Amino acid sequence: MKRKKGQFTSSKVNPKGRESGSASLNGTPNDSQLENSCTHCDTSSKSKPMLRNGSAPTSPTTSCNVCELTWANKMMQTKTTVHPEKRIGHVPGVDVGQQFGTRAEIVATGLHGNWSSGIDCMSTSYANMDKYKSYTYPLAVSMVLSWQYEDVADNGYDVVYSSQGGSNLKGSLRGGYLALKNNVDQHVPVRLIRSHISKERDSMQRWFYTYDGLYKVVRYWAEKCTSGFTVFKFGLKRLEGQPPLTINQATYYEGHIPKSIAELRGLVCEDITGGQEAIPIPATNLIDDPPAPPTGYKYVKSNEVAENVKIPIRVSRCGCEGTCTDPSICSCAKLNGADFPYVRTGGGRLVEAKSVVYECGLKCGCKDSCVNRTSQQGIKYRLEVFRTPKKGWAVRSWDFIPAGSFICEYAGKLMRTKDIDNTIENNYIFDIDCLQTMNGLEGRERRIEESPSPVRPHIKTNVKKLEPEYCVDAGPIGNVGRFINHSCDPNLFVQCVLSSHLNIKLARVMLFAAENIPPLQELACDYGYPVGSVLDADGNVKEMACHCGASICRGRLF
Ligand SMILES: C[S@@+](CC[C@H](N)C(=O)[O-])C[C@H]1O[C@@H](n2cnc3c(N)ncnc32)[C@H](O)[C@@H]1O
Repeated sequence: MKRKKGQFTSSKVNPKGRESGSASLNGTPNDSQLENSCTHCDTSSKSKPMLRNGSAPTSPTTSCNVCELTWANKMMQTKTTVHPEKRIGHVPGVDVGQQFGTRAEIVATGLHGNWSSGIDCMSTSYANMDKYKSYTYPLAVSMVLSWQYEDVADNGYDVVYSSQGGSNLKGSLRGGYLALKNNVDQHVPVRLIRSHISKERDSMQRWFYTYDGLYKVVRYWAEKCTSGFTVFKFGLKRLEGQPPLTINQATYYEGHIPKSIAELRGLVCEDITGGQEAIPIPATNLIDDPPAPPTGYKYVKSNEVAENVKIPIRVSRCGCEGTCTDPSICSCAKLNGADFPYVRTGGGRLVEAKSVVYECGLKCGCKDSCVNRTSQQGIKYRLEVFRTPKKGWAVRSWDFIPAGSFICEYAGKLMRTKDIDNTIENNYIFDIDCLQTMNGLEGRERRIEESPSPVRPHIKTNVKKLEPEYCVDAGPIGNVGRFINHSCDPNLFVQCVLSSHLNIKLARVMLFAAENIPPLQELACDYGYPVGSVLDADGNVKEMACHCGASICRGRLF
């Protein structure tokens, strides 16, 4: 079945993994039977329990006999826990529960008790136990929802789950499907785990799972599916009172997110900024022996201006107070085409890449916290500079970064391009190139072939027609931006920003997130070199192999 835009890509758990549909004996009941029962179970004969939210229960004492206690017992009995190093699903913003890497891990942690089946059940043996005898078994405790079957529909809150095939069902429900029917009849909800496929930059596909809360199994029916078989279908509805679903934000990361600099492996510098940035930026090196920190430059937070470069002063100002809110009044919004370039969400996010972003300037009436000063407010994510085997230093974030977020400026020495010392190789020169961005494809798109490179070594390119007048040289002095590498499938984009003056030739070079970026993923932008554009001193085309690792890597940086 085709999925609607905005939903997850379909997932393909090994079909064998869902074949049996049989109930399993998982978890032994806890002796401390609860007198209270569950609103989730919706049975009036039972007294009122506490309504849990969608996150993993921590104590069985607040849980329902059937829909919570069993699961909580399993959690307590399990001997294996997911080591943080191995925990690889992540849903930012709202904690929707445990996040897992493999089916084995969701079984190991007890969230789902059956390795081979997508439906985990309490079997008929529970009927012999006093505290569970009022139920008809099997009863489904949890189910893993994937997209291997046709005729499955899922809009997040309402799910239609289909039994597989049909020939083996012989008109009656068995195993997990019988359990789901019993859930319907007895108003017992089931835990829903969704499997997702990761969109990895290295083109490897990996699975991860999110626990998405309790769903009521509202009905079941038999239906002829598109392959001609009759299948049983189950309609599920997410119970109210749980945290909002965030599956559309589920992202994948691998590795352990450090809680503090002290626990970093290979730490070679606690803060490369020397206290200049509001958030320290540590450097780690697990590659070199002996490990060494980045050297050969001085950290500067913002541009130092060469003596022969005169920065104009902007006389125009907006008359807003506090924060600019009304684009019909704010003159800075008007410069941006009658609207603000940023939305307030998440501390300011760029709505779309633009030729130039006009922020409020020194003389504007608004405060420093105005949303139209987003890039002036500095780095807000916990960045780390780390050593790579083939690309030298690189940058990553410990935090999830939403698309459109400001990452950092590309800061160094603001100088005239003609003053670059051609006798020294310099891999840190960034041409200030608003004109190119304007003539090109609105920044977010890959730069057009014939354009000059935005970052280039200190070697002349064979493209001269748009030679920018000014550049930022982050070689001898620079900020964290100088460590950001090139990727042929970048997660950052370059945005020229003007605030204290309006000369586009001297715009500041800012880096923004082009997409939602999971923690620990290397931050990289497209340097935009047309292949063959870099020449050596003798005029021969110079080549540099690209090690970005993207599936669409062009193979060469230039
Ligand atoms: C602005 S610096 C980036 C930081 C640099 N890796 C460092 O160690 O300081 C640009 C240089 O990094 C290296 N580099 C960046 N991206 C690369 C890539 N995808 N593949 C290979 N080398 C890369 C190249 O040496 C390039 O000239």
